[in-house]
Amino acid sequence: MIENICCIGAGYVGGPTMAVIALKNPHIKVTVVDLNVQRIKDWNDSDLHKLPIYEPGLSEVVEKARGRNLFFSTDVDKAIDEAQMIFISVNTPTKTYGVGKGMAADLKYIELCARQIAMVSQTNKIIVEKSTLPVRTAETIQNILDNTGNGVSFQILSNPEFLAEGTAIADLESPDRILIGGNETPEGQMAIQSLVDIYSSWVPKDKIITTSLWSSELSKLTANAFLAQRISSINSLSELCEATGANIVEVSKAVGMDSRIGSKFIQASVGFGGSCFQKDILNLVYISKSLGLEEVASYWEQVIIMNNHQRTRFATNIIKTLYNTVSGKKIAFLGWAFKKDTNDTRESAAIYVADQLIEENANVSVYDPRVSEPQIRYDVKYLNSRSEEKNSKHLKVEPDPYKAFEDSHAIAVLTEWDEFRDYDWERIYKSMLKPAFVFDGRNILDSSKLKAIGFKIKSIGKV
Ligand SMILES: NC(=O)c1ccc[n+]([C@@H]2O[C@H](COP(=O)([O-])OP(=O)(O)OC[C@H]3O[C@@H](n4cnc5c(N)ncnc54)[C@H](O)[C@@H]3O)[C@@H](O)[C@H]2O)c1
Ligand SMILES: O=c1ccn([C@@H]2O[C@H](COP(=O)(O)OP(=O)(O)O[C@H]3O[C@H](CO)[C@@H](O)[C@H](O)[C@H]3O)[C@@H](O)[C@H]2O)c(=O)[nH]1
Repeated sequence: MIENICCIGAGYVGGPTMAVIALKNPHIKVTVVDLNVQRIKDWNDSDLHKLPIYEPGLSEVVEKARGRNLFFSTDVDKAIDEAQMIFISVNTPTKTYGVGKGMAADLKYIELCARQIAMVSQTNKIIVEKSTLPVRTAETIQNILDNTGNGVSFQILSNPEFLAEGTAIADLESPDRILIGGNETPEGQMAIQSLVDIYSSWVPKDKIITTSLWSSELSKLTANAFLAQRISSINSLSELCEATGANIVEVSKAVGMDSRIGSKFIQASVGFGGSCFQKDILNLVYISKSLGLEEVASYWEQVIIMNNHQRTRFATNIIKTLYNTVSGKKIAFLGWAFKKDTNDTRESAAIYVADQLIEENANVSVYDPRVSEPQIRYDVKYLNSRSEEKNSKHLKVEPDPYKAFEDSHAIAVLTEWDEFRDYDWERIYKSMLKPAFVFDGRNILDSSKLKAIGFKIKSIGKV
């Protein structure tokens, strides 16, 4: 029976996932470790507002379990040594160098974990892939463990995480399914069973499915590819709606009512963001190309091409509508996070839209309820499109949204935060230059109400 778990990586997945596992299994000691000293300090902060991740419901879970059977630490070796089961939950970003640059997943952090586990371990352990990985990565991990270890035996499991940010705790508490892949050997099956037991503390048995390692690894990439494909599909049609006078909201509703299609994940937008979709699809494309499956690769690549087009199209539409120049014009951004209810900005459409507008000398003024100013500045700097001096001249971050609107030519909604709907739009209209334009990249505002006030509003997929 498992009594001691360690998780390497205290990020958006490791933190919330282990908090819920600890909450539901009070008899198991769960230690989450990370190399990032500040991150661990924030996880241990007695002020729960300072947790490194904003997720609804997360602080309540941490409050209940932390110090009882949930611990955050930078002592990676000790946690590995003591654990019977080790989750690897480190980042697997797109490679930015060398072979596979811009496409393949960078597995250097995974390999470092495997080597550290091999070096430290003195007892048999179960290693759980929690990170999203290319299919057959378990083989690589097994190789490293078997060839550099101390003669102890390791069982590798794949247990991909399906939580979405903003709803992480709800997703973890009632998941659609728990997927566990493992070896078909008796030892592999025993390892699978020990992980099934942990989830069974709160997840109904029929929602826990077990497969081979390779099916499990590939299912995670497939799920993300399908989800992102739905968004690119609807976004491609949003452009057709704008050209024909059809309305994408009506089209989504009409097609979504077909139970074979379903209504979720067909909301047109300025484009999907987040740390997963783009990275995982590029990875799928790369794997397919590497295996010589050109048609498969280009089929999935189109999902990314369409998403890039949707972001560019949104920015271009702002420029065209503002009489073909935004130079020196103030454009207020509502939202910077890649979706509501998270402080995560990775791959957020807002970054790319801002970059395109700054290139045209616009003055972008950003308000987001959860994203900090240093993060917003870092995101634009990271694209490396121009000098820092120019970026800082053209990018402002406002803690008060009404300050961002003052004397602006246009407002662009980039994130669907609920509070935006309830703003005093009469007051906003008065404070803006006229004509006052609104570009609703999330279709969340009441366009007839705004039109009645006097705004010129442009939504996605609607004329
Ligand atoms: N973010 C999500 O919503 C989500 C959901 C499902 C799956 N995933 C996958 O989970 C994995 C982690 O994603 P994330 O968003 O939590 O990433 P993250 O960047 O938030 O967290 C990863 C953490 O791992 C730490 N780390 C890296 N190497 C380490 C090492 N050798 N030792 C100790 N700590 C180390 C980093 O310091 C970082 O804090 C990725 O593979 C991702 O694709 C993410
Ligand atoms: O109809 C929709 C639904 C989503 N989005 C956008 O798509 C992006 C991704 O949203 P979402 O999938 O809700 O958040 P993530 O946290 O990126 O979660 C995805 O990526 C995770 C990491 O792999 C997976 O675990 C989740 O199952 C998967 O939903 C965001 O920019 C959303 O605004 C749309 O534009 N239209």
